[in-house]
Amino acid sequence: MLEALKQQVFEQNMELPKRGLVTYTWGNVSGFDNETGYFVIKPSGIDYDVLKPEDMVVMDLEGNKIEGKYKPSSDTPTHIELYKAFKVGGVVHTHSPWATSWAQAGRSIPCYGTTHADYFYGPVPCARSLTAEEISEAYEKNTGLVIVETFKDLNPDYVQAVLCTNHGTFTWGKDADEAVHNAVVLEEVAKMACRTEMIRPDVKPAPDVIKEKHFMRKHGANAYYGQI
Ligand SMILES: O=C(CO)[C@@H](O)[C@@H](O)COP(=O)(O)O
Repeated sequence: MLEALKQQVFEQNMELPKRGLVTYTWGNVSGFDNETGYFVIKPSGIDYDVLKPEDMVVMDLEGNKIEGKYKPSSDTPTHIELYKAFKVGGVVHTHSPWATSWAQAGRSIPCYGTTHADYFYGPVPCARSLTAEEISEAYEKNTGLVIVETFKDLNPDYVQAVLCTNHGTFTWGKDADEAVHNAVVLEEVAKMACRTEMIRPDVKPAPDVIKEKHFMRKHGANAYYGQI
């Protein structure tokens, strides 16, 4: 079942090593099907070199495996919490090196320019550390819950990315393609922000008017960027 979605999720998983966002098996992509309420996700620990569309695993939002010969990604409970809370169509997890460096430092990525503001309406937040109990029990589900907690005053449609302290990144979007696109952008923005602070340690975030103009010209009700 869901053969077209399996193909799409497979192709988007393959984008991660192609774009330099994962080393070995350090990441995964999933995509949601609105008709069935199921989602398709990469199997855990299967190398990208041997991954096939038919290896994708079909899951429901209760964490039951619907179809697939492999165990799903170990991050499946995190994907589930993001699907439930944000109602998105695709989720990506990576340990992409520049963004993960910010995550390991426990720092949100400030908006330093229009590249960032074109995609993310304000800083990309860094979620708080999980407590020892949250790590010991239901770690991956708690990772999702802490991301959701991070967005209690943020619109997940306006900032489709998060850093997890001591861990890595999650991005999302209307489908798996957009979630991967956001993961690629996040990595570039993280790299530029790091270099910006190296060149000028006392640099300030871009003015709010830049954030407003650049995000809304691509995403707002009056968006005009491209062939709209
Ligand atoms: O975050 C981690 C490891 O720190 C995992 O998400 C990553 O290795 C991918 O795991 P899966 O192979 O998808 O189970």
